[in-house]
Amino acid sequence: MKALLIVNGQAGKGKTRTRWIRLEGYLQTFGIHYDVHFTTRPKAAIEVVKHAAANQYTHVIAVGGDGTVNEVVNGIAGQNIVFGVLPTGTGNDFARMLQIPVDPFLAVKKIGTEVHRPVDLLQLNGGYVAGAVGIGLDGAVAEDINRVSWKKRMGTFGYVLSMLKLIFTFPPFSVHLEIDSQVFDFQGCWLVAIGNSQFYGGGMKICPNAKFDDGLLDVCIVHNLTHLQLIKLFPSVFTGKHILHPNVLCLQGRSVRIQTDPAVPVHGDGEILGKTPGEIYIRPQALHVIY
Ligand SMILES: Nc1ncnc2c1ncn2[C@@H]1O[C@H](COP(=O)(O)OP(=O)(O)OP(=O)(O)O)[C@@H](O)[C@H]1O
Repeated sequence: MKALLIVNGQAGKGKTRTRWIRLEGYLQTFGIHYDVHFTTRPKAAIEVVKHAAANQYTHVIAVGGDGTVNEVVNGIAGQNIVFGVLPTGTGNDFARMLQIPVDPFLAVKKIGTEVHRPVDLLQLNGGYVAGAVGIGLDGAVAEDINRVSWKKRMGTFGYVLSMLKLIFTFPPFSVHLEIDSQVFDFQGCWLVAIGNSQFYGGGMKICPNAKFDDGLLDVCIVHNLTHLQLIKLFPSVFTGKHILHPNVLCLQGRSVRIQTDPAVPVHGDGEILGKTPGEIYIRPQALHVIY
């Protein structure tokens, strides 16, 4: 094993750099050969890991949250590299998906085992998403928490506050969806979430039936609810029971084409990825992850 560790000091409300000192102490006890790279700016990690295999690395480990995971996964795509994560972010939904402890000091023990397994990825407009894509209200929340730094100040609670605020200002939209060969049209849509993972937003079970290795993407559509109904429904997303509501539709497929009117924000793994329209595909077993 020769590992390249990508450390995002900004992840987890800026606490990763100080935690890294202790984490490195644990890593050294495994006798692993590794190099460390500290990210210098958003998106820089993609370039750093692009030639990891050519530089004789067998493993790339992301030390950060879901944004760091997203960057590294996009950089190593197509290379013969095993991926690992030490979750030091705020939401850490990728680690939750794989049942890796969200405490990095527990997760670090997995790295030494080198046991890995294939995991599906989502492909959105050419780039990869490891966990989930959120369209509409969710995309607006991702924009909002990054803009006002709520996540930095309040962690996962920032998602909740932002969602509650935006429920009153975000206008519902109309959506045209093609899931494999089936066509769906909705008016008054609040959000469409597409999950490889059950989780997004720091533990919300938006697609509770999603499995990361079943070769399928899960689609959750929330539509035709009043503001009050949406606020009442919101707490049940933490248990996945929201899917029992008659205005929440859950579907599965291998590809999704989505058009909306008007264009609405899209996030992947919590990172802002522009606006609709979009095409999302499942890429079965596209990544090998230390488990
Ligand atoms: N050196 C850097 N300076 C500033 N931002 C950076 C740097 N390196 C990476 N980033 C950006 O930091 C952002 C936050 O990182 P990340 O998403 O990993 O942590 P988080 O937001 O705390 O966790 P989560 O996404 O799991 O809630 C990402 O958008 C990433 O692109």
